[in-house]
This record gives sequence, C-alpha cells and structure tokens, in this order.
Amino acid sequence: MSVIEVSNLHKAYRGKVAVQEVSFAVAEGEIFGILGPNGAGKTTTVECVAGLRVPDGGMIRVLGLDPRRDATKLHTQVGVQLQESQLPERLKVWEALHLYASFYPDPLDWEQLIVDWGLAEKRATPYAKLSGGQKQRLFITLALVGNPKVVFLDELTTGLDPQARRETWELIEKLRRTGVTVVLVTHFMEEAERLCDRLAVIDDGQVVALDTPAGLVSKVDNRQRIRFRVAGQFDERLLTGIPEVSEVAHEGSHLVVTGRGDLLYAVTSVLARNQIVAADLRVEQASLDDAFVALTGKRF
Ligand SMILES: Nc1ncnc2c1ncn2[C@@H]1O[C@H](COP(=O)(O)OP(=O)(O)OP(=O)(O)O)[C@@H](O)[C@H]1O
Repeated sequence: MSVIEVSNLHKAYRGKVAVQEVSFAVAEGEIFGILGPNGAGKTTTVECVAGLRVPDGGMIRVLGLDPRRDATKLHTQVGVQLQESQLPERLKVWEALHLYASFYPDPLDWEQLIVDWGLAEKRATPYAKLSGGQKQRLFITLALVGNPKVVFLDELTTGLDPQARRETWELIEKLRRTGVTVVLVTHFMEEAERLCDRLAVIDDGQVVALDTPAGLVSKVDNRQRIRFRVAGQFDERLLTGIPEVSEVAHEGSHLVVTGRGDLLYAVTSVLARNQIVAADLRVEQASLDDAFVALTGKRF
C-alpha cells in the first residue's frame, strides 16, 4: 500500500521553477530517500508533501488525504523535522516534549522518548545548551511525539560531526523497526546508501532516477575490479580465460582484474588452484557516488 503518492508536482518561486513533474510513491514502513545537491528542490518537494507549502500543480496524497484540503486531519498523523529548526533558547528538553505532546490527541509517552533517544541526562537542559547532535535528537523526538504514521526528516545530519552522524543513523534504524514510514531528505550518499530502502534522485527540480541504492548503482555500472599483488612471474592467461573476466591490466606492482558476475570467486579459485598467493587483495565496485555523477553529471 502506498502511504504517499505524488504525481506531477510543480512549484515555482516568483517565476523560477524549483520543482517540475516530480512523481513518486512511498510504501508503508519504507525509508524513502530524497537525494540531490543543494538547490535541487528537495525541501520544496517535502514541504509540499507535508502540507507546509502550496504547490502550483500536481497531485499529492498522504495516507489517502490531500495535505491542503485535509490539513487538520493529516496534522495528527505526520511528524516533521525541518532543516534549520529552532526552539526558544531557554526551553528545556522535557518542556519542549511536554508542550509538543499536548498538540496531539494520542501522543507517545514523551518521558519514554527522552530515554529511548538518549536524552535522559539532558532532560532539564535548555535548548541553547545542547550540542548539535542532541538538538537533532530532540527534533526527531518532537517529530515522533504525536505518534505519527509518517515522518519527514530534512537534512537530519547536516552540520553534525561524523560520530554524531553515525549515532543518528543508528537511531533512524531503530525508528525503522517501529514500522513508521520515513521520508529522509539528504545530500549525503553514505547516509542514503545505509538507511534508505529506495531513493529518488532529484536534480534541477526533476526526478532523474528512482530505485533502491543497489539498483541505482547497478544501472550505472555493474563491473567489478579486483586489485592484488603477486610475487614473481604471473601468467595472465590463467585469468583471461575465465568467462567472468573481461580485462587484466598492470598498475605498478598490482594486477587489476575487471569483470562481472561472481568475479571474486572465479579469480580466487584459479589463484588457489595454482598455489598463487595474492597480497593486498581489494574488491572495488561502483558506489552510489559514481551513480549520482553518472545520473546528474555533478559531484557533491
Ligand atoms: N522561499 C523561496 N523563495 C524563492 N526561492 C526559493 C525559496 N525556497 C527555495 N527556493 C529556490 O528553489 C530552488 C529549490 O530549493 P530547495 O530548498 O527546495 O532545494 P534543496 O534541494 O532542498 O536544497 P538544499 O539542499 O540547499 O536545502 C532553489 O533554487 C532555491 O533557491
């Protein structure tokens, strides 16, 4: 069942098109990523879908509701964490959760959320005294406190150090296990690859690809490369005869074998049969990063 349906979404700001012909559907329980460079139209898309911005055209349904016409009904079923959210400086963690919980008819136990999201020690800390990672965690709990069926998280980990980013990812994986549908806006490849079940890649206001992270990568290049060193003379014909191998090349002291399918197994079996020891063996595959460059012609 589709929890979110978007078709031909269009939005311009004073004549400048930000989003055009954007279409996608998000299934129940999915973590759906919207990936793209700065200014691609990600936030505009999410704000329209969450009912925070009025689109110029297209159709949007969230849990079968129209975000504009049924805004009041939808409000209690979605949670939103927006990019660059702010709270009053002196508002304490528990006060923020207590306040937000009062907006919803059937909120979660916010005391439990404080514990579950690692904020127990910061319960009475004012917002301004929290670290970047703690603030983000607080915003996630505020997006969740209404017990939503769908959560929108926009640029969740921007500005966090690598450690805090990884901790946040673990929390999102925890969120996945609760069955909530998550729409995650990001411009981090690694984040998209690790967390998202499927991704819409947006560039210049348009969806340029929509697939699983692995599917996106395989569309671009499904070749693999194995790089290793061998001591002494090596007869390349041992490898060029294998059906999985398309090329064997020398790079300095290393051999680089390119091919498809179960290349690693095919190559290591031949090496083992011939009692050849491969040192520094590494397998290289196309990454989501490569896929993005191929799809958009841009690098982050
Ligand atoms: N309120 C606004 N008024 C005018 N132009 C806007 C407004 N909001 C966004 N834009 C423009 O619309 C385009 C899409 O912006 P949007 O914020 O949706 O992109 P984004 O992919 O979320 O970017 P970022 O990763 O930088 O947040 C950009 O060119 C941006 O400058």
